[in-house]
Amino acid sequence: MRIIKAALLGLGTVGAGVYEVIRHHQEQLQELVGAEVQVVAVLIQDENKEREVANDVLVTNDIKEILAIPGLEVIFESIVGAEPANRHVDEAIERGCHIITANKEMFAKHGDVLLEKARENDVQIGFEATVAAGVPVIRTIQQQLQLNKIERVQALLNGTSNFILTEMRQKQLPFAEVLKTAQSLGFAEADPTNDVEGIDAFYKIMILSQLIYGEQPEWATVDLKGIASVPEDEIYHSEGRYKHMAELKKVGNHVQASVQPVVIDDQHPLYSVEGVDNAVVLETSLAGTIMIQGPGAGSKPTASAMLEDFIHIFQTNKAAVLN
Ligand SMILES: NC(=O)C1=CN([C@@H]2O[C@H](COP(=O)(O)OP(=O)(O)OC[C@H]3O[C@@H](n4cnc5c(N)ncnc54)[C@H](OP(=O)(O)O)[C@@H]3O)[C@@H](O)[C@H]2O)C=CC1
Ligand SMILES: N[C@@H](CC=O)C(=O)O
Repeated sequence: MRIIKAALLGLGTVGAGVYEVIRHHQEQLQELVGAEVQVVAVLIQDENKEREVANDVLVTNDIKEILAIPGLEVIFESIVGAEPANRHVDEAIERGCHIITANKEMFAKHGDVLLEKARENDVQIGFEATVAAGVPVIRTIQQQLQLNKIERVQALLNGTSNFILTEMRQKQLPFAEVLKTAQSLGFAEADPTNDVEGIDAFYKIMILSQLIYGEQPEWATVDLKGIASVPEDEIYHSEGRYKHMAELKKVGNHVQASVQPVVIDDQHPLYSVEGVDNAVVLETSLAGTIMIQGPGAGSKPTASAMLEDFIHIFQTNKAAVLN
């Protein structure tokens, strides 16, 4: 049977999830893409950490060793921050690898250039996991709303923020305690600043803006606030519910976005979206208002989005070969 050689960049919450899902779904993957999926290498930072990977997997902090592997076909990228992820992905594309990424900071900053480069090199980039983790927002927009105009987006895009707001309100717990729980569950980033300051949701709405309108607003024009700015008392006692809302719309020729905590009442579609769930409300020209909801953070949901991207890429390629 044909073998697809894959490398993982990052073996943290997300990377380890991808590794496990590949290991435990080998038979189904073989049926779906007509090949055995072999993880041959993993890029990490700290060589002294214990890793639960098979002995024949190359574990290294040197990207050159990975990109030199003959026949490497796909990279699952889940490291942190724009660099060096962008450089690694750029080089992997030049070497003819397909890319599947969960790294929203990298993709919000460099996604348009990387997509262009991927087209030139005849490879694909899957980025479903960059927005709302397990919720299939990207492919819904790409494939199911091509004729529709998307007039407005309202979304909860940070699982950590929604989890914290929900737990604080329901259990009257302090912010710091719930944040710790969100970290221990793998929802919050190792450095949770981007989660609680709204920057993580900002990157995600920028990715949606690029996808929907082909452009992003000037970053400096976006109203950006995180949940850390909301006094605890207001979260406990407000009438209505605090939600961390990202909004996007086109006004004339300009794309406008905002990312901020708001109080909504029970008439709002996002009112009942609780815990780590994310949701995206799309106001469309033909289909009306559509809402997609599901787990917005965590190891399995994110790995799920990445593996679905993988299947999509390799099924397309399989069809091309067969035809
Ligand atoms: N956690 C989640 O629910 C989700 C996360 N994401 C995104 O996925 C990415 C990974 O998140 P997560 O798994 O939670 O993060 P973790 O901090 O758990 O893991 C990060 C991994 O990347 C490695 N790494 C970090 N920097 C470098 C570097 N410069 N070179 C090589 N390896 C590096 C780390 O190495 P080492 O093990 O040696 O420390 C670690 O294995 C992030 O971009 C995040 O925003 C997206 C969707 C959901
Ligand atoms: N830290 C992020 C993880 C997923 O993107 C979040 O909480 O949403």
